[in-house]
Amino acid sequence: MFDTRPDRDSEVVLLGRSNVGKSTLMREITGHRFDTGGKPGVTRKPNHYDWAPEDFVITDLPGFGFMSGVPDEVQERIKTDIVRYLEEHADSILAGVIVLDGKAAVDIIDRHSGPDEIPHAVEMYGFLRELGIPVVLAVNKMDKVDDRDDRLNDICDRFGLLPPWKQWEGESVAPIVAKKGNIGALNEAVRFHLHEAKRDDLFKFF
Ligand SMILES: Nc1nc2c(ncn2[C@@H]2O[C@H](COP(=O)(O)OP(=O)(O)OP(=O)(O)O)[C@@H](O)[C@H]2O)c(=O)[nH]1
Repeated sequence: MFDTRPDRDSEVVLLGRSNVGKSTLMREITGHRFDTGGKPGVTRKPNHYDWAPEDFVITDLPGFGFMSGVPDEVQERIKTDIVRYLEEHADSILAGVIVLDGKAAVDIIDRHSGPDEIPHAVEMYGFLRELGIPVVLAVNKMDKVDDRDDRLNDICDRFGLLPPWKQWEGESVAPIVAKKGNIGALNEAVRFHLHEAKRDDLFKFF
């Protein structure tokens, strides 16, 4: 599995639960058409695409969390595969983009937070950070959100990023409307991490 991975070192991985608009975002980034609005959890394997005009490879990882009609053990296997993929390629992954539904994310996270439960998105966030992979929260469907600042502050809070969200703009938090092609904030955040990585490479020589 995953043997189609290109040998490039500016890979950005895209993660998110079903129905957050990952396929819509992929279409915006790559210009390809993807299955959108169909059955949740359509993407089962990592797929690699060019992020034009940037020189990135964007890897679409399978949706985690709720997948309608997919047995638990298959969902667990998919999650294990994602974790393995990230561990194996951590050194060459420039950034992990976790796509969230701006309207639903806080409720979903709160519903799944408890003494024995950690929400998938928060778990993935922590895991990426543990591996040293910078994370961008791409907060999608912002067209459906009225209380923009409050909502983005709450999202920051749930991921352990100190509000106000504005201080994470252009780096860790990118409000977007994938459906309308409004993804400038995400481009900016990913480019920020590219510059950081290049700077780190440079300093290795001193
Ligand atoms: N309002 C709004 N809806 C959006 C936006 N982006 C995507 N959607 C809608 O959200 C639904 C799910 O979008 P998809 O792109 O299929 O979501 P996905 O995350 O790929 O879902 P899976 O295929 O289940 O993994 C579709 O009805 C989209 O039209 C957005 O920015 N705003």
